[in-house]
Amino acid sequence: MHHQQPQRNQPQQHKKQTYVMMQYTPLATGSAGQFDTYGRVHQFVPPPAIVARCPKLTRYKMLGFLAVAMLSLVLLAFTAARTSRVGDSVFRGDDHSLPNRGGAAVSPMCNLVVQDEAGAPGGAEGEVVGNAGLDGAGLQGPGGRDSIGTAPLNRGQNEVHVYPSERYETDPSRRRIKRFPTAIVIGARKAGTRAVLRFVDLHPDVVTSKREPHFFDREYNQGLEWYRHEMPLSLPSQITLEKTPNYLVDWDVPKRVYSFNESIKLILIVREPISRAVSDYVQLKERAIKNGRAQPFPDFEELAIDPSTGAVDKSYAPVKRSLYSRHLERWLAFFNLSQILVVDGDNIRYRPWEEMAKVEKFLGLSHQVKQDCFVFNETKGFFCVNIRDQKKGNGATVEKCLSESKGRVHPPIDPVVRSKLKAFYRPFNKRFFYRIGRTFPWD
Ligand SMILES: Nc1ncnc2c1ncn2[C@@H]1O[C@H](COP(=O)(O)OS(=O)(=O)O)[C@@H](OP(=O)(O)O)[C@H]1O
Repeated sequence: MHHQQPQRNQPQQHKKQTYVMMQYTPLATGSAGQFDTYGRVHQFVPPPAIVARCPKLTRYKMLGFLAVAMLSLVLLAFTAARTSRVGDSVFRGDDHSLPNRGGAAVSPMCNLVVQDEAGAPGGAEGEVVGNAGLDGAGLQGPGGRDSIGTAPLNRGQNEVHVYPSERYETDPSRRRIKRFPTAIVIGARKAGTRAVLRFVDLHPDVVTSKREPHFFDREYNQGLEWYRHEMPLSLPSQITLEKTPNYLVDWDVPKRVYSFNESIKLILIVREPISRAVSDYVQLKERAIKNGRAQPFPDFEELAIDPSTGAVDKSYAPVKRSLYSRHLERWLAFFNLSQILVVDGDNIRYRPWEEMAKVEKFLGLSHQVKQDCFVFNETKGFFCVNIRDQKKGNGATVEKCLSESKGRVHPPIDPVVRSKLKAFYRPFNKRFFYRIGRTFPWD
């Protein structure tokens, strides 16, 4: 949208001027008008003195001129309104079509800034927004990685200070330390877990681990000190979050997390079960082909349906991982539902700001990650974040999208197989809705 510069009344230079000078008067909201550089609406009103001095401009000519001007302004306002409503439509299922073809809405109003690697405003380069975990040489301190072992964490032990050398190298101000997470995104895989972590990471009071630490499922024997090392540095005012989607489905994890911190907050992101399963399949296929393991790779239908019975094969991992009720029940054996926030992964795609408001509230954070921090990227077909880049200054913003591996194209699914899957998931979905006390439009 181009804002037009308002012209101010100028003193008359030449007596024989025949053109009309423009005077702009601020209008009440809703009236047709023209935008100035500050986004205020102004109305065109020809100054009576000038009309009087221009005999050629009859009243009819003036009215005609006014009508054309008003029409152009109405058209301009209409275009502006369309652009700013990006993402207002609700999209469901596997639809990879673009919600907006009228151009991406870039709002200059988002107050969030690119954070540096340790969670402080400053500016990180590259694709990743926010806080990268610190890995690599120079971080291993005396005492080794297993200094805490696998013992459960005691109350108040959540802040383990880094070794002096490490602290010196990574944070000269010595205010930032590596803290255990106070909230974990436990899944589900392919439900939008990276998007949620990336978006919440925009919040100035949040730091997130860049990698999935897989501590409670794969690396448990490494000990808690190893886990803490996986976390980014944070200020006392900041909370730490990590995500490992496999936690949701691993049998040992709920108990281990409970013994780590029984009052931890858990975030569960769910997506319509069939599209989640297909997304899972597409990822496995891509990996297998990349590793030269399977060419050609079987179709989704061949794997999701048992050829001997013609029924859904619930032992197929992508199918099984969408059985949310089953997985959640194992977590509910240890944690209260009030400790678990269920996020709508489909809405994360189409109206991410709505889900982010819920995440912020659940984590006890102020509301910062608002609609104006998102911009729809037409090439990618997803929302990306558009935030201030302090490095560049002058109110410059930078657009950051999730990586290429997010938003893969799904194959079309045989309608017969789809309806079998729908029927298969229905009772599990029902049970899941009952457990969480809300429903999703998955039928
Ligand atoms: N803003 C934005 N950008 C890109 N992708 C987005 C976004 N919001 C949600 N999604 C959806 O996230 C899906 C990937 O989910 P995960 O991040 O949980 O995958 S993973 O388990 O970590 O591999 C990914 O699934 P696929 O589309 O099937 O690839 C996306 O649909």
